[in-house]
Amino acid sequence: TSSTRPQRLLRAVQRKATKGDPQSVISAIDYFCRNSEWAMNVGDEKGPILDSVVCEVSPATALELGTYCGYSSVRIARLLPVGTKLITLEFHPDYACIARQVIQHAGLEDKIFLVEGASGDLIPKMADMFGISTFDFVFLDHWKDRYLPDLKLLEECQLLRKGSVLLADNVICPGTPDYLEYVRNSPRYESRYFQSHLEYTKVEDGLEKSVFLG
Ligand SMILES: O=C(NC/C=C/[C@H]1O[C@@H](Sc2ccncc2)[C@H](O)[C@@H]1O)c1cc([N+](=O)[O-])cc(O)c1O
Ligand SMILES: [Mg+2]
Repeated sequence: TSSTRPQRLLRAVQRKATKGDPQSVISAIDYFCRNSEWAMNVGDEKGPILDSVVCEVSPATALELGTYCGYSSVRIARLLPVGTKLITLEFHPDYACIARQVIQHAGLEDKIFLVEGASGDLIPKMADMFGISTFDFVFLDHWKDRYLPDLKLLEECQLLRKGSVLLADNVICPGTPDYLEYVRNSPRYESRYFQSHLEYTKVEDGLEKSVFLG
């Protein structure tokens, strides 16, 4: 029976990456995507930009929208200090299953809480589910037409505080025009574009970093 691309990506991690070594998991996925099959991971060019923002914010509580195979969950969680956590939301059960195994191979299962469901349903439950009040950092990488509605939901649920940092993938390709217009024109955000390329390609893409001003 045929396998799926996420299953083949997981197999590459299990074969090539060292258990408990997040960097080797990241490298194994990037190698697979460059040499075998493209996959929609933030990748090895935008990834270091994500890393630098995570290090700068050093979040006590972080949220990721769109886990997919867990590549960016591993990138983020490997940089989080002890006692902090990444909550990542994934809609597709098959992707969630793969991501859990990738996260486990990296040895980061104690720092990452993967919740299955739609961000629109789960965001209002975050405070109660995890006993948090606000997120210091949010990485948006799920359905592109959900970036703006979910940002507004985070505002309505008072899950952002003065200084919360949002980092959005794919603001050029595939593109999130309504989100970009909102964060760049709203007086409540200080926004900056990090130009890069679509993962594993020469196509332009980039990350938008937006600081909530309260
Ligand atoms: O479409 C893209 N990403 C959508 C990602 C979606 C991921 O998030 C959930 S949706 C969800 C999760 C949680 N809550 C609600 C929905 C999906 O099951 C998938 O795991 C994309 C596409 C390209 N590309 O080049 O075409 C490049 C990229 O970097 C991309 O991120
Ligand atoms: Mg993406």
